[in-house]
Amino acid sequence: MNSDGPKSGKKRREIRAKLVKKLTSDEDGSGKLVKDNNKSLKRGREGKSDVDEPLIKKPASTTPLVTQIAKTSDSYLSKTRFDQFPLSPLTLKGIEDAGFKTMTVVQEATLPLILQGKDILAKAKTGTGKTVAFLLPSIEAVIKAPPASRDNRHPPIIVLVVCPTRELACQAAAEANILLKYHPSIGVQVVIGGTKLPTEQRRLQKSPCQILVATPGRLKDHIDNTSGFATRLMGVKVLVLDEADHLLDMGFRREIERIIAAVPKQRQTFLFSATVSDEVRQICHVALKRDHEFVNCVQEGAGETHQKVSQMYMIASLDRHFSLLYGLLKKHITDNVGYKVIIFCTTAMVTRLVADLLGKLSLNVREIHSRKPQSYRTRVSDEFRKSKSIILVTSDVSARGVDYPDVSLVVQMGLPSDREQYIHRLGRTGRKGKEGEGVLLLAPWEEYFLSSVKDLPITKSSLPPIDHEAVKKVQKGLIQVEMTNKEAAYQAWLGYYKSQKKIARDTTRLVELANEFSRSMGLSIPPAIPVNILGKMGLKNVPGIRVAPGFDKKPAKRNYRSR
Ligand SMILES: Nc1ncnc2c1ncn2[C@@H]1O[C@H](COP(=O)(O)OP(=O)(O)OP(=O)(O)O)[C@@H](O)[C@H]1O
Repeated sequence: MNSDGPKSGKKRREIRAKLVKKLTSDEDGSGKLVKDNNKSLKRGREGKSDVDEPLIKKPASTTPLVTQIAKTSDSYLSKTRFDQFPLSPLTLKGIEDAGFKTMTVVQEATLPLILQGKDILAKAKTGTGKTVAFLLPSIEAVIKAPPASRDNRHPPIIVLVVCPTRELACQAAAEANILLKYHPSIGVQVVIGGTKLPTEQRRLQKSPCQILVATPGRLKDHIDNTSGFATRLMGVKVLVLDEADHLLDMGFRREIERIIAAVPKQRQTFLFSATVSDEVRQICHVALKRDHEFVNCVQEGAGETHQKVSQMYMIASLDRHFSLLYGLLKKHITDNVGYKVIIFCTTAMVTRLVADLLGKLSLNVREIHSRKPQSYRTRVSDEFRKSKSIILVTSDVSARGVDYPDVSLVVQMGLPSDREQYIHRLGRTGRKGKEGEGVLLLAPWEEYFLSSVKDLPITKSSLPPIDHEAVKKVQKGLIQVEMTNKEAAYQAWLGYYKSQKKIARDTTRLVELANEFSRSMGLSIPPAIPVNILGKMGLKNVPGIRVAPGFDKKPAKRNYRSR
């Protein structure tokens, strides 16, 4: 066992990055990370599931929801030490090695309640240590669970953590492995899809684990198709729904219902989120005990974002967006030696276009979106985490939970899907009490979005005078961008804004705006769109649209709204 003393934040991040990489890149995902627990496994108790209960109920007005407002100082760290709580000495050793000195505010607020056996709904700002907050008591629950016998064919899973994305699941599992450094008999595994189901099934069989971190879709697949898996879930004592609101707005409600039905009623449940929507409150009524506590570490309004992150918005016609972005980046790079920028775009294909353009402008740029294979996403994510002087162009797959240190600027191009998404994207900077900057770049007809964030400290920035040199460079760069990227971006752009009710109401206007976007890419004649896609979008015969005849098969692969 290695005991090389307390780790610096950098060292810890490096270890975690390695673990994340390993968790996603291993063919069978097992590697050496998943500890072989066969020696200490025993049959879990057969709990009763709440399968026959109606799962989603309207919030019952009689159900108490105890609200606890935790300290809301701007510092994310509290003065409380971990050893002030009854945590096992080996866990405390792991925490020390991880380099954590005092608890974060959300950890301090939730741990005592969880150790008392309470269910909790916790709301805390982005980047304030929610993962450790639910992992620590989860580890303690495993330690307290009776050891499983060696000959148990279906060793129980004690802790089930559900995360909305593969990246977050791997990140949580990697963080768990850091905290488990001195608990060699406790195993962690991830089931996240991206690999074939049988590969994961073999891994689950070969290296049993007490802590399972999963994305909802793949977890449901295992419940339905993996022999003995449902029995193993009957051992669950702790269920964690991480980024609960995102789980729901990604459309995982049915999967969540199924998961809740598959674990015993007698359990502790934690819901963690940076934002708490009405839907989350509804899930609380199903997932949490009636006497659960709501731990709110966030003041409404301005308190939802970090004071140290300056927020600005710019309103400019679409034809100026690319050159404004370029100017913004050039200035930021000059002013910040070790700059690290994230640019959020509306869809995967617009992301690819912007990344392509910035590459042509000789900026050090990487891209992440749903159209890239998982192994590529993991590699780029790892590189961005470790690097300085780098720009990541991404879709919303990187909006939530992903922990990149030292991001100096977040740019959001075009309409964020809603207020919550704006807050989560902005939350990629200003993590762990650091400073940061956020810029939202909108067209005049997108200005209505600002009413949903008017309580946040976001101020209008005047537009810089037109930099003709920059404009010329951008135009040249756009000429070099591949035509297929422009075509796909145009189609994706239309798909995205078609889903925005306010804009899509008038389809003729929508197409006019799309054609404006086309011109901003240097295409005076907009790309033609396959007739079947137009049919799906409800845009057939809209003036201004160009139809690609006899193109029915090929574009079926193109999901015009994918992130
Ligand atoms: N007590 C602590 N002291 C110092 N650093 C900590 C502590 N607890 C967690 N961290 C570190 O803080 C960083 C942010 O934590 P984490 O990613 O869990 O934030 P989060 O609140 O889940 O953010 P998001 O809402 O964006 O998902 C991580 O690098 C984590 O290792």
